Amino acid sequence: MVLKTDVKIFLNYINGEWVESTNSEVEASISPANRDEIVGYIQKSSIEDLNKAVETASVAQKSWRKLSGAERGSYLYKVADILEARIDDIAETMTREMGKTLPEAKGETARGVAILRYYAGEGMRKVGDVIPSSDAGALMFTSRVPLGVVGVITPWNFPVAIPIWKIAPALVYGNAVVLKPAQETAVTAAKVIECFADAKLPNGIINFVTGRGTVIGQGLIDHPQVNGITFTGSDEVGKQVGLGALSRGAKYQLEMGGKNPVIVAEDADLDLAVEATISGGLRSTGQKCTATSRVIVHKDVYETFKEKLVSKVKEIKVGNPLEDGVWMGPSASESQLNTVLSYIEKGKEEGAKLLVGGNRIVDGELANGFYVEPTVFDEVKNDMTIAQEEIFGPVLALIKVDSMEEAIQVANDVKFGLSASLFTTNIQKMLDFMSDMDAGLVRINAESAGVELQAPFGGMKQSSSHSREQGQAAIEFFTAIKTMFVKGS
Ligand SMILES: NC(=O)C1=CN([C@@H]2O[C@H](COP(=O)(O)OP(=O)(O)OC[C@H]3O[C@@H](n4cnc5c(N)ncnc54)[C@H](OP(=O)(O)O)[C@@H]3O)[C@@H](O)[C@H]2O)C=CC1
Ligand SMILES: O=C(O)CCC(=O)C(=O)O
Repeated sequence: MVLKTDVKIFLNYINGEWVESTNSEVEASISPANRDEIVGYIQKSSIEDLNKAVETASVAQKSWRKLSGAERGSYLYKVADILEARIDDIAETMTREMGKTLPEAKGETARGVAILRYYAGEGMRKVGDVIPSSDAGALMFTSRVPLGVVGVITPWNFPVAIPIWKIAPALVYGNAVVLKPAQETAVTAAKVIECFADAKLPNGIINFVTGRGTVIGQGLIDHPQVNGITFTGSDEVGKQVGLGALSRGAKYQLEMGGKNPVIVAEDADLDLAVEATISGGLRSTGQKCTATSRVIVHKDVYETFKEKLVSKVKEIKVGNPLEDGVWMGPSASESQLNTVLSYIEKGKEEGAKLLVGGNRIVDGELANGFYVEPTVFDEVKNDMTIAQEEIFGPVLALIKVDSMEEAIQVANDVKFGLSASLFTTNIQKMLDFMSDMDAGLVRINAESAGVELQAPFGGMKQSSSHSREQGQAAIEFFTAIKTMFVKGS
């Protein structure tokens, strides 16, 4: 490959040093807004690079775990300060590399700073309980201990927040980390790791290896010295991660897809519901696992809601995500664009009625990027493919129902259970929904996306491995419990 000389080459970070991959192969990370723009070159590493990272992490973790939680936390405070000082650069890189708008990218980077500070503080909190022993002369208590080396495999849709919400708790509880980010956003991830490197964490505690999922990701799954793997991404790969980890007794945590419903009851504030459906479904070009994709509307308000929704969707400005006033950027990659377009075709074939959008945008400069129109389908039945499978694009499916009972039954009739919203002014409906909706996040009069870093996050059914990330819940995955019994002789 002939490299453009004005484009930076990003390296792996192993044992406290920035290093080339042993095979010296790189690949280009391109901008989805303009396929001719190369955001940076990243290493296309081999398994030898990964093995080195894991070995180094394993050695370094032995001393890291001996530091106090407060000492480990103090490093995270330093990383947070450095990331905060670099918000503008990192957010711009994210926008260029994956296509979310600049305000969204800044918001995500600021969230990364807040997550680091939250987990820095965790270093000072309790890691065990005293449990009364049946022997009056003994002291029995629990303590949380680190797993050892944690492999972190992350997707491209939140290239700052997701790596940080996995790495920060892993580190503060005493683990060492090897991060394998999605290749599509590996430049942004490298800039995040630069913040850790510049905070001067001890060598080997955080390592970064870019390369193919099938090589580096699979290598993490298989490596006998990787004690835990935390993964966010597709359903298919998540299941491979879980099966591989289970087969050699490693701990694993999976966050996968969603097919998140919004229910609009007959007594809902329709303007609020329209605004939240658009924000939850179409921001970040619909590429959130918490994005709204099914809109289940009571028949009495269906036509009014539909009219309001369509008229607002038509106003959405799609364009270069770096430009002021642009509300929605491109899909993150050509393959993601093709996936979205193929689901739109499937929707039409199966008899759903296209109300707005449905096409790739090829006007002027946008022809060089991976842009798709915000799309709304009417007359969707719950057994259609677009009502069952995760699309990960700006596509909303409207489903009409006769009652609240039917709405909840339809909402639950998918294999996923990540997030769900209800719009209503009726307290009984709220209570029924909170009780009967099978989802890890249940939200009322608020959009389906929108995760708070201090609260547990994860899904039911096939959306996750039933574990939770973020907030205090993170300690469950990143540590093991030891029960201690002490008796004087
Ligand atoms: N829940 C969520 O937040 C996300 C869901 N998705 C869903 O997944 C679909 C496909 O997106 P895609 O990017 O392909 O998601 P993947 O699941 O393929 O990628 C997620 C991460 O897993 C890595 N990976 C890929 N193959 C393997 C493997 N065999 N072993 C270990 N790690 C692997 C990827 O690396 P690499 O990039 O190098 O291939 C990436 O780092 C989307 O359309 C969407 O439906 C996608 C992203 C996030
Ligand atoms: O909605 C959010 O903020 C988080 C979504 C998420 O975790 C994801 O899309 O992977």
